[in-house]
Amino acid sequence: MSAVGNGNNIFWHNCPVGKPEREKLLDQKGCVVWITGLSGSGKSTVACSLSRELHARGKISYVLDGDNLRHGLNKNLSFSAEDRAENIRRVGEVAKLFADAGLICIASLISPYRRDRDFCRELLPEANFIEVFMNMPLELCEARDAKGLYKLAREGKIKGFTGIDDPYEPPLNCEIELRQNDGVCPTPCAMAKQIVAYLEEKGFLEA
Ligand SMILES: Nc1ncnc2c1ncn2[C@@H]1O[C@H](COP(=O)(O)OS(=O)(=O)O)[C@@H](OP(=O)(O)O)[C@H]1O
Ligand SMILES: Nc1ncnc2c1ncn2[C@@H]1O[C@H](COP(=O)(O)OP(=O)(O)O)[C@@H](O)[C@H]1O
Repeated sequence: MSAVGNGNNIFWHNCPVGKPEREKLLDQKGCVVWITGLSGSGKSTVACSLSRELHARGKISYVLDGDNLRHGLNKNLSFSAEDRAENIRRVGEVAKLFADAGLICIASLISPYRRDRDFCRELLPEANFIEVFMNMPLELCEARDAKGLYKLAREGKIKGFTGIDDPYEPPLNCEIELRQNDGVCPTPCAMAKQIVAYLEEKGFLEA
């Protein structure tokens, strides 16, 4: 046992079955695929498509979706900058646990602040945090408006809506950028396959 933390008598207990042992059983490497982008950019759709692609290849993943987590773990959080930071911090910590369990954890959250995403990156060993930027124009996201939230935001009925009257800071050095080609958005399946190709190339789909 070793003492950690800030001197509050907290100790770390090591277990003999660790990440490498679990990864060997699963024949994959645990990591976090962090999908960031505007509301309506297609994060949840790509996350689910990626999970399906991996499942078809016999690889275990788990999706942590921002909207879904706000029904439970994060139900006490608002959309203020402070609460968004706490939202991302919690999900980053949970994602780290899933990756430690040997799973490919797919986190899909707006995560609008660079600093918050970088915090999550720092939680993981280098290269195990794969940031995917859904680089879709606001006009496209707003035209989709699957939940009618952009309309409410434009009418001033929702305050602090990302992209309208709240900031979104695009990544500066993401691992994967998904964007339109000649004004056409690739299919969710094509984008998922692009992420799978990256994971394969980096060796995450084998022990
Ligand atoms: N003010 C405001 N700004 C942005 N989004 C809002 C807001 N109010 C509600 N929603 C809905 O909440 C979903 C985003 O939750 P996240 O946890 O991903 O947001 S964040 O990362 O904490 O910024 C987001 O879901 P997605 O559309 O899937 O991104 C919206 O449905
Ligand atoms: N690649 C795509 N091409 C066309 N429509 C898409 C694509 N990805 C998502 N959509 C549609 O856009 C809307 C928003 O997608 P969603 O995955 O919910 O975005 P987010 O999770 O970023 O809010 C949904 O109606 C979805 O069906």
